[in-house]
Amino acid sequence: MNMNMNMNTNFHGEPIHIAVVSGVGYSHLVPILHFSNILVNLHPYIHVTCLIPSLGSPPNSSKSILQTLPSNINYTFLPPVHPNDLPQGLPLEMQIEHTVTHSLPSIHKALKSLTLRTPFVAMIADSFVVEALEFAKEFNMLSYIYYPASATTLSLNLYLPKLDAETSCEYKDIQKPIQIPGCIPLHGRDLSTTIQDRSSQLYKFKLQRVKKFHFVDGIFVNSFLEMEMGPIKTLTQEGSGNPVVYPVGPIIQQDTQHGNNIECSAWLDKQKPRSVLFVSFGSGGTLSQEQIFELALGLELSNHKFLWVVRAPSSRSKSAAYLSAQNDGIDPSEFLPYGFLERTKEKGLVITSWAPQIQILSHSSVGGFLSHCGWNSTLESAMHGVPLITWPLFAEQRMNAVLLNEGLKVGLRPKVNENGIVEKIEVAEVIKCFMKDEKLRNNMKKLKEAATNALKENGSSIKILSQLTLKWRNLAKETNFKECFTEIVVF
Ligand SMILES: O=c1ccn([C@@H]2O[C@H](COP(=O)(O)OP(=O)(O)O[C@H]3O[C@H](CO)[C@@H](O)[C@H](O)[C@H]3O)[C@@H](O)[C@H]2O)c(=O)[nH]1
Repeated sequence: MNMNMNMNTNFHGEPIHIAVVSGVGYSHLVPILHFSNILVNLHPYIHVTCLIPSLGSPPNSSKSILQTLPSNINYTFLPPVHPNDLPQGLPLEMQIEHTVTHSLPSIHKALKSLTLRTPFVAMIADSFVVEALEFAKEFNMLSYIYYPASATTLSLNLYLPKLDAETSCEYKDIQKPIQIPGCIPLHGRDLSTTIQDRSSQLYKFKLQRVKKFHFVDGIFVNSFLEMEMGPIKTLTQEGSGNPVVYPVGPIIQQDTQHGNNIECSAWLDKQKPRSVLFVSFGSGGTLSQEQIFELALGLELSNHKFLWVVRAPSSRSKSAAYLSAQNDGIDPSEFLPYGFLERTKEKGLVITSWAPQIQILSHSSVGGFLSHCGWNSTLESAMHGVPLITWPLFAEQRMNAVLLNEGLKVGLRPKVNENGIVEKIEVAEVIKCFMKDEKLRNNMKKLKEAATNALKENGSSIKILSQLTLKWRNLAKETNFKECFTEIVVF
């Protein structure tokens, strides 16, 4: 393990040392690093040390983010878990669960070594690594979860033990909509895909984990009041019986230089304002071969401009962790309809490399985002005022789609046929309606304003964090004093 620590000791106040444990994969590393960035910017004496577990070697997309960190955020890669070291044939979610379990001893070792040198005030772990927070007590730290998804899914997680106890069938078979406290009523089939098979090992893992949510000192959720009024009000109500919940979002990645920047901006620069539909399914989303054909033909039929980040069909991609590497250098004509690229060359740009998503969403030519509704993409779209065509694939993405379509009314969802396919005619019709829908655009404009305000100096999210860092500062003073005292006694 490379523990190349670079603690800045030129401070004139009490240092506040925070240990952070990221989740596995790009979408669980980048948000917690941005959260760490907000913390160190708030208080000059905060030092973050981030421990990073990974499944296989970390992808280049994450490495480039790490290179841009300020000096008061250190990071350490834990020994990576290789897919060959795990039981074969596991779905990706289970590979991630096993990676967490395999990484716990290295997390413990790293914390032990760090706390021998410096007193740490708090430990913040991604919601997929909550098990690591059990070490917080041993090392005398406060324990917090960083929850990178919506307050609605956090509410579901906190409610899950009760729902589990009260339900005897699969959730998708519950007849009436499920009322999670404070949330829009949801059909069982719209709950996260990871909890759909209640007899699976994955479900058992999840249930055990969410029970642990109730024993931490607090949960940071990457959301803000105007985005999720109902669940946030309910979660933050005193006497709710939940741990303290801090809405600190929207925390999104900054514009990075990583990705296919030059080609995308040159192409977007030539398009009319709000004329382009951006199409992307996140860091790991893939479609079946049949669905890629229908989407391609639908885009063509719609006659609208599009920028499509195409990934190889799902049957060909092994796991999201390898997705960006796998996609490098693939030839999209192998799985796009015959002649599609030639026929649409005046209408669309197809890329297979990692896209500069923030740069794209902030470009004035972009008028909409056809997205799988990963929470980061959802927040990035809100932050840039871009309405969405919601095309959820897996995990909690259907819940996000319901929030966007029915709750916030900033999204439109295409219909799926009885075989689970969105047909080309439907794709084209939805795009045509969507691109001229001013209501969606206006609702998104309001959400953008609220998102921007939450992050201003006096905004709700920053205020919450400022208050908390003051509490940590006082604790750090006490802890550092105790440490000095111990050292005097010992020597
Ligand atoms: O070519 C690409 C593809 C993705 N991204 C970025 O990658 C992130 C993707 O995150 P997200 O939209 O949340 O999608 P996933 O990668 O699929 O995220 C996983 O993690 C999220 C947070 O927990 C969940 O909401 C999702 O359901 C889950 O699939 C975003 O910041 C994008 O800007 C790029 O910059 N370029």
